[in-house]
Order: sequence, then C-alpha cells, then structure tokens
Amino acid sequence: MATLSKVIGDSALDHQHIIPLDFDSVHELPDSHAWSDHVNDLYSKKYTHLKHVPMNEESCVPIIDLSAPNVVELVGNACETWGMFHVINHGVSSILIDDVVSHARQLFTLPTQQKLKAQRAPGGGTGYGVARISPFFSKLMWHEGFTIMGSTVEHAKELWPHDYEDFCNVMDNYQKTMKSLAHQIMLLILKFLDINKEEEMISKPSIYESEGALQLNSYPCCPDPNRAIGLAPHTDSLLLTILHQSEEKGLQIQQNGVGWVPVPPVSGALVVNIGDLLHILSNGRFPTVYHRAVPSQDRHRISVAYFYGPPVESIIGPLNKLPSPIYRSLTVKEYISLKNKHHEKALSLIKI
Ligand SMILES: O=C(O)CCC(=O)C(=O)O
Ligand SMILES: [Fe+2]
Repeated sequence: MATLSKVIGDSALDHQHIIPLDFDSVHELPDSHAWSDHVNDLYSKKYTHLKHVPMNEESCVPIIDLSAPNVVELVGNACETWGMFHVINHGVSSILIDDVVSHARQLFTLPTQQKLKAQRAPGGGTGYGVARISPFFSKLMWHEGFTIMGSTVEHAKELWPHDYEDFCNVMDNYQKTMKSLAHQIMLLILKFLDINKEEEMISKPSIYESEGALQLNSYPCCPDPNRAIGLAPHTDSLLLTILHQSEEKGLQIQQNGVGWVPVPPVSGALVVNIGDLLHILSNGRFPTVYHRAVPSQDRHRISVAYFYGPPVESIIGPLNKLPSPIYRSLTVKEYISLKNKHHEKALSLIKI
C-alpha cells in the first residue's frame, strides 16, 4: 500500500541532484541564490499591487486560546478570513518544543559532508535536502531541510552512528503530540462546518486516521538577505500545518491588496495554517495560505512544520453537506502527484 513518504517522494521533477549549499563556506550571495530580479519579476507580473513590507511590522494574524468557550467560532472565523491563526494554551510542553529545536539545530550545524550522509534518496520522502519545490524555480533557496515521517532511526544513525537515540525519541514524541493537536483542531473546524463526527465517519472515515510529516527547516545567516529567499512562495498541500517558529522572524503570508505580511513569532504560540486539502474539503470557503520565508543576516532561523493529512489512498473532495462543489473528488495520492508535477497550478486542474 502507498504511504505518504512514497507518494511525496515520487516527484515527477528530479530534485535529488540539487544539493544544499555549504552555507558556512560562502561569504557573498552566489548568483545561484540571488533572487532579486526573479522575485521582482514574479511579483510585478502577477501581483502588481504587491509590495515588500518591512519585517518589523506587527502581524494581525489572530491569536486563539484553545481553552476559550467560543473556540469553535474563533477557529472557524480565522480559517475563513485568514486561513491562518496562532494557538495558545495548546497543551504542548515548551520543554518538548525546545528539545526539538535544539536537536534540529544540532543537526543543521553538522558539517555539510556529514549531513549529506542522510540525504533524501531518489524517490524517497525523508532525509536531508533542498526544499521539494526547488525544481519549480530557476534560483535556489537559502534553506536546507530534513523530513521525518514515522521512525527516523535510519537517517539518524547515518548522522550520529553511536548517539542517535535521543534525536529519534524527541522527534517521535513530537510527531505524536502534533498529530493529536492537529486532530483536536480538525474536530473544531469540522464542528464549525457543522459536520459531526458520526456523519463524517460514514462518508469520509479518512480524516480520523490521518498521517503526518515533520519538516525541520533551517535558514542560515545570509550575507545578502534582501536578494535571497528562504522558502519560495507556496501553499502547503495537506489538511493543516502546525508550525513552530523559534524567536526569529521570517514567515510571511500573502494578503490580497496588501502584499507580503510578516507573521512574527508569538511567544508560546504555534502557527496553524490551512492547506490545499482542507481548502478543497471546505469547497473553497477556507483559503489555502500562500506563504514564504525570508532569511536574515545575523540569525540562523530554525522552524519546525508538521503537515497533517488523511491516508494517501483516501478520497478527498468538498464535504457532502456543502452545495455546488467547485472541485472534483480525487485520492490524496492523486492530488499530491498533481502538486509534485504542477506546483501552484494543481488546484486549478481539479476545478469543476
Ligand atoms: O519556516 C517557515 O516559517 C515556513 C515553513 C514552511 O512554510 C514549510 O515548511 O512549508
Ligand atoms: Fe509551508
């Protein structure tokens, strides 16, 4: 049976040959990573109204207390208006989060040759490498990543042959914790859409048997951050993403009529954003968030994203209750393949 790792790894575009830069060894932005013209091109053609906004502007993405009595409305309204929100009182221990970040930092500060021992294999979904969307852009990103789905023992052994257990235990624990939080948030969202668990279980049992992937992102200090991009604009493919960004700014979302708006970290909060599958499930009512990350000159930023989605063999489409579906139903596997091949055009390809 297909797994998320296999389906994600089955990219039509080959990115195995793109190896992350040895960031420590460069003191000027190499041409391969100099985006300025490309970025300006991209936005002046497509989004003429967009401007870069200063990084120190406050973001207005809502902050939601998960213990609030009206949490269903708060979450639902944020999904409709922003497709993104912060959650506080989420029950995830700050010790666990700090542990994940410090292990991720330890990984990314290994020498490049050592990190490459755990490189994502051709057709594989997990391990060290460039962003999966890299082949869609002519310039490279100021970024390196490490993907985990389930056990990470094999890759961790390649990195630390005698001392890998701690890393694996922390990542296992974090994946379990994120899965349960994502499930809890998903139930609030379904409640807002007036779908109760029993009804939904009859038509789409898949939501309750979800799979996930953990993505450790590293954005090293960049000699020329205004001309580089950390992670190019994209939407996340699955249902929900739960992102932890440590103290450094870098995440931005695109807002109609405004441009790129920073989403600075909120102490103790996790960022939740809607992905393509939940956009489809809600029949377009919830926007899937177009976002990107920018690097900084003097801070090595780490972020940790957990992507939550249904099993890849399950069928996803606008919920039965919602009238006039605007998307056709398809398997999760099929949608991920479309996304692997067509990037941001995937959604338009399944419009009815
Ligand atoms: O690093 C960030 O803030 C964003 C990460 C992200 O968008 C992703 O991993 O998909
Ligand atoms: Fe993302």
